[in-house]
This record gives sequence, structure tokens and C-alpha cells, in this order.
Amino acid sequence: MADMRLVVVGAAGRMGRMLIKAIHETEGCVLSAAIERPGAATIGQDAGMLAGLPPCGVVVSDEALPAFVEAEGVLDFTTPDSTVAFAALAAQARIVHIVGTTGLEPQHLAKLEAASRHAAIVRSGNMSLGVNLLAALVRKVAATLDTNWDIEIVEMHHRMKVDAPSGTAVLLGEAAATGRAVDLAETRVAVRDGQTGARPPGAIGFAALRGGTVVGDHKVIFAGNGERLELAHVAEDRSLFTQGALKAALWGRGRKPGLYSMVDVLGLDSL
Ligand SMILES: NC(=O)C1=CN([C@@H]2O[C@H](COP(=O)(O)OP(=O)(O)OC[C@H]3O[C@@H](n4cnc5c(N)ncnc54)[C@H](OP(=O)(O)O)[C@@H]3O)[C@@H](O)[C@H]2O)C=CC1
Ligand SMILES: O=C(O)C1=N[C@H](C(=O)O)C[C@H](O)C1
Repeated sequence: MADMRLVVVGAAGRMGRMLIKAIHETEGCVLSAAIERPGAATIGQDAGMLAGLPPCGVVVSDEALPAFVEAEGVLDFTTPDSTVAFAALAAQARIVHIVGTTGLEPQHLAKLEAASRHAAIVRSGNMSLGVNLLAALVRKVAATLDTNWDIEIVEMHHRMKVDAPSGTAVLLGEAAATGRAVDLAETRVAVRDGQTGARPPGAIGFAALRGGTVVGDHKVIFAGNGERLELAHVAEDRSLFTQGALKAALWGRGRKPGLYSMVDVLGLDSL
């Protein structure tokens, strides 16, 4: 089979540059286009050089639709509004859309759901195997323990991260809520400041730390009466996420339209 032709959108970003490098190093796929926002300083630059590689002949452009029409998949780690716009174009071109972007609100998710009627979308707040296994463990522990065990999710990321709580923290919160058979939207407490009052029973709390160059640390704490259970994941390198994204793209090739997650890609649905 010919190599899968992939577009990287947000090509000059932290993840975009690493995705270009990962495609170069991965058998079975090839970079077909690199897209940045109109007016970006990187338009016209060679994508290989942007990623610290020798020139590859793909020039960064701002013309997404023509690029999508010539490709089989798009890797998207950008912003919620851009991701929604790219989803409409990927649906039009009928190509697989891998969404790593975090900070999506219900209105963004509804638009992805609509686009997934025309093309396969794989979306996850974290593309790593470790975090998706952790989510399965969290769901089971939450299903086992009663609400005398308070659930708190603590995350830390680099100083440049723009959304909170992280997509991974939300994914872990959803796993805990599923385990407890409650709705995360009704139980989440993501901000505490001043006279907060006592912790509401059954709340799922979040705390976000930002600083330095931290790639991504997550801890789920089950705090009981006189004992505490802590489950944690530490991402040491962003290549975890790029490998997951490429695995998802290759898995999605030829897949029927629908909204999928890394649980589907990694075959973790039986856990
Ligand atoms: N799911 C996962 O496993 C992971 C998810 N992420 C998520 O990925 C996203 C990106 O992270 P990161 O790479 O660190 O962020 P960056 O800000 O470094 O990169 C985002 C890139 O997208 C570009 N961009 C924004 N809008 C558009 C547009 N409309 N068209 C083309 N390019 C656009 C930005 O350009 P400009 O700077 O000009 O705005 C920037 O170059 C975040 O939401 C992050 O949380 C990150 C790692 C792993
Ligand atoms: O912005 C990041 O860097 C990361 N974002 C994702 C998230 O919001 O959870 C995944 C990872 O933790 C890195």
C-alpha cells in the first residue's frame, strides 16, 4: 500500500514541528502539506527545515482545503475554533481528522460530532497509551469506592499552555464520573478561591499548575477517611503524543465516518 499522505495543521507549533519530524521517521506515512494561519511568519518556509530536518520540498502554506483534497489525513493540534473549521474542511474532503487540540467547549464538540457524519475523526485529550490506561484504572477505582472518597485531579504543564484544566485532566475526570455513574458537568469543581465553603459531597475537583517546561504531569487522588490512593502519569517527552497521533491516523485510514477516541485506536474498550 502507498504511504498515507498526511497534512499537519499548526505546523509551526510545538506539536506541529514534532509531528513533521515524526512523519519523516515513521514508515507508512508521508508529509503532503504543512498549514499555518494566514499571515504567519513561517508561510513559504520549508516544512522539513522548520522541524530541524533537511529540506523536504513541502512549503508551509495557508491554503487548507486544496491540501486536504490531495491528502488522506490531517493531524490537528491547534486551537478549538481552528479545529472546528478544519473539521468542516476534512469532512468536505472525506479525510481522517486526528484532533489533539484541547480546551474544546460543548459548542465545538457539537460541530465535531456533525463533521464526523462525513469523515472519521479521532479525538483525544491525550494520545499516549499510558494516560488512556490510567483512565481505565480511574474508572474502575471510582466505580469501586463510594463518595466518602473525594476525587481530586491535579495537573502541571509548561508556562505556555493556554487552557485549563488540561484536556487530559478532563479526560480523567470523565473516566471518574463514568465510574461513579454521574455527569462530570454537574460534579466538577475547577476553580476555588476565597470563602469556598466545605467541599460538596461527590464533587470531582481539579487543580492546574503552570510553570517551566513541564511536558505534562497528572495525578488522580482518591482521598478517603484516614487513607489516600494516588494514581499518576508523567509525560517525559512530546514524542509520546506524536506517536499516538500517527498510530491514530494509520488506524483511521479507510475507516467509516464516525467519532472515535484513542480507546478505539489502542483497543482498550474491553478494560
Ligand atoms: N491530545 C494530546 O495528546 C496533546 C494535545 N495538545 C494540545 O495541542 C494544542 C496545541 O499545542 P501546542 O503545539 O503546544 O501549541 P502551539 O501554540 O505551540 O501550536 C499551535 C499552532 O497552531 C497554529 N494555529 C492556530 N490557529 C491556526 C489556524 N487557524 N490555521 C493554522 N494554524 C493555526 C498556531 O499558530 P499561531 O502561533 O500563529 O497562533 C501554532 O503554530 C493545545 O490545545 C494542546 O493542549 C498538546 C500536546 C498533546
Ligand atoms: O498543552 C500541552 O502541552 C498538552 N496538552 C494536552 C492536555 O491538555 O492534556 C496533553 C498533554 O498533557 C500536553
